[in-house]
Amino acid sequence: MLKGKVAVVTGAAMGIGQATTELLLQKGAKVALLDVNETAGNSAKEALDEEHGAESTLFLQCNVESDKDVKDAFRATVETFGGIDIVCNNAGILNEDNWEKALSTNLAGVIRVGFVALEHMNKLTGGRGGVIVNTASLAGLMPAPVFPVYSATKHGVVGFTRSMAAASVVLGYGIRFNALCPAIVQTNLLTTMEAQMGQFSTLYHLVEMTVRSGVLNASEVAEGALELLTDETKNGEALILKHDEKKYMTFPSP
Ligand SMILES: NC(=O)C1=CN([C@@H]2O[C@H](COP(=O)(O)OP(=O)(O)OC[C@H]3O[C@@H](n4cnc5c(N)ncnc54)[C@H](O)[C@@H]3O)[C@@H](O)[C@H]2O)C=CC1
Ligand SMILES: CCCCCC(=O)/C=C/[C@H]1[C@H](O)CC(=O)[C@@H]1CCCCCCC(=O)O
Repeated sequence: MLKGKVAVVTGAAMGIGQATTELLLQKGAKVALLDVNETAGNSAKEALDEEHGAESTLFLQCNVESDKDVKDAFRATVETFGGIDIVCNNAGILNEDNWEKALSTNLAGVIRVGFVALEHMNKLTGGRGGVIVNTASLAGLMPAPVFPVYSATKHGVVGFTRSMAAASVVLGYGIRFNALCPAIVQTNLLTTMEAQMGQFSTLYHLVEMTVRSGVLNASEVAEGALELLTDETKNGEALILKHDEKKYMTFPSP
């Protein structure tokens, strides 16, 4: 289904990014794994090499907070694989104490990666076009008293995604932009959630209540990403994933 396509996945060393990378490889794409964690990134690549061959992937250490890292990683991907068709703009953290870092990673990072991706993919400037899926969260569509800063960053990701989708149509970039909005997923982010909630950790029992009703696994989220990547009718959409439900957000018009 994705034979001949080249994908970039940020935050690819663990969790949702790792599961998405695996699924893209299964579907025939070549994948550049970008992650700030070099040890985890190298192990993720090694594990994939056995099944998919070393030449199907590239691990590039990249902090999405750094312009230089992101530009270098995209350039290296194009040099290795010849172009870029798919970007999973997925790296993100929870950190209510160091809220400026959360903003810098989750929102500025997604915008930075989106703009560098545009330089390479924009049909108007010689790119092949393609599709970008930004990982937001259900907390980007509803209030989350348990982590207000995280929720603000994810609302920003949804707004940026929808606006870029509209810009792409008006300006003719040939790129679709969609947002993935999962509820709680069983990953490292969940394991470390209470510690990262800072002053809101007194509300952790609300997270526990939500978790008791069921959580997603990373592979289910990867399947959602694949839908947004491959369904060419989807642009400017926010796909909500819960452990027991999948639906597209209907946004009110102003
Ligand atoms: N786990 C959950 O409940 C949910 C997670 N999400 C979002 O999904 C995305 C992935 O999260 P998970 O897989 O759960 O987390 P995770 O913690 O398992 O994996 C995140 C990956 O991103 C990398 N990363 C962190 N900061 C980075 C940076 N500055 N530059 C490059 N890489 C960086 C980490 O090294 C790690 O490999 C995040 O954007 C998160 O906000 C959305 C909804 C639910
Ligand atoms: C299974 C998801 C149900 C979502 C609806 C709901 O009951 C929301 C509850 C919030 C409660 O205040 C405590 C929470 O944790 C809920 C917000 C969950 C937002 C999902 C964010 C997941 C993430 O990005 O890590």
